Amino acid sequence: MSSLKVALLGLGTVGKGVYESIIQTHEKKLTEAVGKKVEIVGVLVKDHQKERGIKKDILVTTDVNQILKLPHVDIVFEAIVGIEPANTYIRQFLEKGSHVISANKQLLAYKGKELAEVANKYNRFLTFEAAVAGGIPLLRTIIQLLQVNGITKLEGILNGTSNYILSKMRTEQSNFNEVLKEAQDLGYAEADPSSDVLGTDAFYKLMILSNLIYQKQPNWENVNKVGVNEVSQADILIGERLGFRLKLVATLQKKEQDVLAEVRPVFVSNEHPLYNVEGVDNGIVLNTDLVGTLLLQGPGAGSLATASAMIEDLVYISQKGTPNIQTPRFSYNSLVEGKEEPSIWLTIVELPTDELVKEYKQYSSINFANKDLTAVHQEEIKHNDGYIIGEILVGKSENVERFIEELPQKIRIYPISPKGINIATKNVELTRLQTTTS
Ligand SMILES: NC(=O)C1=CN([C@@H]2O[C@H](COP(=O)(O)OP(=O)(O)OC[C@H]3O[C@@H](n4cnc5c(N)ncnc54)[C@H](OP(=O)(O)O)[C@@H]3O)[C@@H](O)[C@H]2O)C=CC1
Ligand SMILES: N[C@@H](CC=O)C(=O)O
Repeated sequence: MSSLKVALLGLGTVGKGVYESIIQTHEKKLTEAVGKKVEIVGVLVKDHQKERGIKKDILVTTDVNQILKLPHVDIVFEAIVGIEPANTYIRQFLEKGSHVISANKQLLAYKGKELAEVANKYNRFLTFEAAVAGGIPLLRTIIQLLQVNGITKLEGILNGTSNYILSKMRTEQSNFNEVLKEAQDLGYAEADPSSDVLGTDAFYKLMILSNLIYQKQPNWENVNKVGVNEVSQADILIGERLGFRLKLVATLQKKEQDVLAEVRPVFVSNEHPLYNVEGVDNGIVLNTDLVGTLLLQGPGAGSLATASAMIEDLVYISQKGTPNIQTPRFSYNSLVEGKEEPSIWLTIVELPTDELVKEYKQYSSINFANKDLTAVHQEEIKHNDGYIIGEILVGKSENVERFIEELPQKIRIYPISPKGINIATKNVELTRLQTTTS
């Protein structure tokens, strides 16, 4: 029986998961699905000294030319880090006639369109299900199963590490840096974890989705990108009191000819589909004009979850044979705008003394009125020898920004997702305001 020959570029968290799935855990099923044995013929790494525990007959090298020189490689898995040399390698393998499966979101956010053109030119597949939302079958759902549905808005938790951190800070009152270290040990975080906690990783994924859904990206400089690095235990505590959970939410929406995108921590209530997306899970809410609202949820990072997406790409490519590059995604051209939603905010300030609490309250209530903001609800907690005050405000974002600038205290501000805002007891007033502003 002939075999399907594959090479792995990178044998870290992701590459190892792919290796083990092919060689060990899913060998039999994969052979059945593909119709022949999948044979790993080469592995590219950076450091030749590391002990890999790889089968002796597989070429392991630090020189990509050794793999390029192999007589035939059907499919290449790219799971290295950063734009270069991955970009060059992918081009070389596509030109040589290999299909490519990549998990590299940074590269795909920057160069995805160009690389897709190279793949089209050589009539090869370039697939990257693993690059967005780890193991969740999201991209092919959008490409294949939502062809006629116009996507009016996408809201997603797209970074497993941040979600893991926020979940643990809430459920176990864990310290930010300790949970980040855990996420690194579990293989969730990037080689440079600042990309996870500053929102950059979620941003790259959002830009890939923008290319896919709207066939263009917004100007990167216009995208507001805030990570979870400044979130404090106090924010999570106030949110919980009010029935909200803090999530790093990436949003994508079309407005006239523009694509609006944002990544930032947002409070969601228990009626929001992302409320129960916890731990390393990602969740993507797709609002569409035909099926309605969909939630896709599952593991967003880690060795096996990511390997799963790459292995399923392999099966897809091998079953499909050649790409049908002439078929566009139909709904590219049938974009529908989502409706504008009211701006509701939660401001949080930490104050050490009774005196400062009093001062803040006087100052802020005058300022709310001046800045055309309505304070709907105030929550005050005595905590760790001080006070935390949370205010739910309704008003335009520029007014909120002006308000914060003028306050003497350091204040943190988060949007509250208007979806499902009418949480039980305290927010009768808020519901009324929501109805009048929308
Ligand atoms: N971890 C995850 O959950 C997910 C990661 N990704 C993406 O997958 C890719 C890989 O991530 P991950 O496995 O976590 O990263 P790791 O750091 O664990 O592994 C990277 C691998 O790539 C190799 N490598 C790095 N640079 C080069 C180079 N210049 N030439 C040859 N080999 C190189 C390393 O070699 P050596 O072993 O010698 O150091 C290592 O084997 C990244 O793009 C990441 O963003 C995507 C989805 C999920
Ligand atoms: N570091 C990423 C890995 C998957 O893309 C994450 O935490 O989501």
